[in-house]
Amino acid sequence: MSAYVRSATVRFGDTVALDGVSVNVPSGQIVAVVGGDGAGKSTLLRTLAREVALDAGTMSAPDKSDLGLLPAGPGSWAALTVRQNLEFVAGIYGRSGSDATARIDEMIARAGLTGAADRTASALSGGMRRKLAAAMAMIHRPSLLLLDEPSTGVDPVSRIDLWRMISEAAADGAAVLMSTTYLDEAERAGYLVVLERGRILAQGSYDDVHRGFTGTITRTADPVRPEWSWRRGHERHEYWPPGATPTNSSTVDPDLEDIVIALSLRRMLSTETGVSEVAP
Ligand SMILES: Nc1ncnc2c1ncn2[C@@H]1O[C@H](COP(=O)(O)OP(=O)(O)OP(=O)(O)O)[C@@H](O)[C@H]1O
Repeated sequence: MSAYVRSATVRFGDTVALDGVSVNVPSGQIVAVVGGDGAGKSTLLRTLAREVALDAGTMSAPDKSDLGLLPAGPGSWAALTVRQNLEFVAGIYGRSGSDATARIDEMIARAGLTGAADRTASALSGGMRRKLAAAMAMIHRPSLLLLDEPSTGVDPVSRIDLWRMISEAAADGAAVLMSTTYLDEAERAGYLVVLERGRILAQGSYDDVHRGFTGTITRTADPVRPEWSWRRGHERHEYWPPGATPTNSSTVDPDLEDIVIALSLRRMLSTETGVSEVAP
């Protein structure tokens, strides 16, 4: 079963956390939502999890018994062992007996936690704990999986385990919506949603987002317009709007990080402070 929000708006007092957002999450697909702090990523996930109500727009999602949520917090009980955490969640979903035990063993193995099954969650590393939380969200094979920054604080090796778990859930038919701040990782998702202060700046496959990006990015030690530049490694990248002729150094093929930063700057500087996008 797929899930969607259409023209979704969510307000918290004066803050518009989602502002007319439309996103489809088809079954079998991994949709990655990216964006900076406060972009609205958690609110989008929590809306589909029915934890946050829409102020306007519509949504469709399976009911709570058929969705799995990995929240932004720890996502497991510190005093319970890995196995007890999984048994507890399986019990909440009415799973027991040998099928449940087999599923728990399977998820412990998929999470690379076989050797840690009897350790309390409090004794796990941050990355192991995140994998446990992901396994807990998936234990009942939900048709919608909502993962809020599953890989934050997870080392590169454990991130491979996590991605395998997420890919397997999608291959089993789950619709997966995950948020991430790791843009290199987001490029691996089949579909991307770039959020910035509650609005969608771009969405589509990585190729769509890349192709749809208009403007030029240059690599420079000395940006002509510093407010339109950002640090990348030892150098700076600078954004030039469509039609502008960059007056400094070489053009780069933008990656997702460049595109997200350029789109965010474009929105922030041109729509909110009135700074002209037009190059000198
Ligand atoms: N319960 C709440 N009460 C008041 N404001 C909230 C609440 N939840 C979110 N917000 C505000 O809504 C906006 C979007 O927050 P959200 O947590 O969805 O962003 P995010 O992209 O997940 O950011 P982060 O990565 O920092 O968690 C922010 O300005 C945030 O302060």
